[in-house]
Amino acid sequence: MQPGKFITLEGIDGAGKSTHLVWLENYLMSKGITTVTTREPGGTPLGEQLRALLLDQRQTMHAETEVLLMFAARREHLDKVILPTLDKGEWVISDRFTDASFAYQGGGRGVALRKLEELERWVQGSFQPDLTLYFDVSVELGKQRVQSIKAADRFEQEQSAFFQRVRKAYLQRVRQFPERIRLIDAGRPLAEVTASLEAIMSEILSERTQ
Ligand SMILES: Nc1ncnc2c1ncn2[C@@H]1O[C@H](COP(=O)(O)OP(=O)(O)OP(=O)(O)O)[C@@H](O)[C@H]1O
Ligand SMILES: Cc1cn([C@H]2C[C@H](O)[C@@H](COP(=O)(O)O)O2)c(=O)[nH]c1=O
Repeated sequence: MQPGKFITLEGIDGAGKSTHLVWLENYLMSKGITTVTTREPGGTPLGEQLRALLLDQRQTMHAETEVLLMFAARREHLDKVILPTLDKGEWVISDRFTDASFAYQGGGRGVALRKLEELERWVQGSFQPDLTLYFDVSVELGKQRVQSIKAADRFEQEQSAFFQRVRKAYLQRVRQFPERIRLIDAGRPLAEVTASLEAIMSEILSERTQ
């Protein structure tokens, strides 16, 4: 049995992750690969309850409470969904994972890097995604896209300066982990972004068959 792969999609709100998650699921299915799609925070019954608290506009919380809830949801997600699925040889595609905690809580809220690294080690050990697709858009474009589809949640209502810091932290992660994280310029028309994603996936699949 070939081992399953863990692919994560990252980017600021409105970058196009959810749109491409659906595309990716269909693409992998067309190649005969069984996938489970999921998201963070969330992906389990408890994780979805934590998500509702974390995204609720009326909820106030300390930045470190926010981090702890993100990692609590992640612990559950790993235990109930991610690791069992990979063990069966299936692939997992997740709309966000730990890079989001480094970008939003680290970059956006200013939580200390060493605290995030400690939680990462505690919750994941050395486990990391096999591939992370980072969809890069300007803060202005991300905001425009989100505003056109739904009311803002607790994160989406943040000011542009917050998202500038989040984007900067994501770009820092791209530089820090070039083997794992692939940057896609998601400010282009949809068909062009999808074509870039298809090129990356075709490369990954050809490595797998070699
Ligand atoms: N390249 C693109 N060009 C134009 N519109 C796009 C593009 N990518 C996504 N969109 C549109 O932008 C909106 C937001 O996209 P999507 O929901 O996929 O973003 P997201 O990254 O998942 O956002 P969030 O993190 O807030 O859930 C959708 O209406 C989607 O159709
Ligand atoms: C995993 C994770 C997520 N977030 C934030 C990022 C987004 O604003 C929301 C999730 O909403 P989406 O529409 O599903 O993208 O949660 C975060 O701040 N930290 C995290 O670790």
